[in-house]
Amino acid sequence: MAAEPLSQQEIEEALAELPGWTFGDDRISRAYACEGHLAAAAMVGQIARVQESLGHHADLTVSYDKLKVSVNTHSAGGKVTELDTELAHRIEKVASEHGVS
Ligand SMILES: C[C@H](O)[C@H](O)[C@H]1CNC2=NC(N)=NC(=O)C2=N1
Repeated sequence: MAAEPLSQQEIEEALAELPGWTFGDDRISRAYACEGHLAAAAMVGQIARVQESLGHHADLTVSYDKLKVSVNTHSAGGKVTELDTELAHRIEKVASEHGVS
């Protein structure tokens, strides 16, 4: 079944469970401060594995020791869906495994 866009209220409820994540421009996003560039790159590798297993992919931007993650669902017209909030939870797990908050 195709993912449906979440309502504004559903997005707010989902973000209440995702501290640090924000909604804007039809995407949910978060920035992580890593220990250094290699730590940020290592986190990208782990997130990439999670994304491949889910078949859903965030935009990942590394700027030295910062990693920005931003996602929406292309197949839902570029809106936020449950696929995005599920991926955000999985990325949070990776971050906590890497000691990044
Ligand atoms: C076939 C494949 O699963 C789809 O193209 C996936 C790939 N990754 C994706 N990632 C995101 N963010 N949105 C999508 O709609 C999407 N579609």
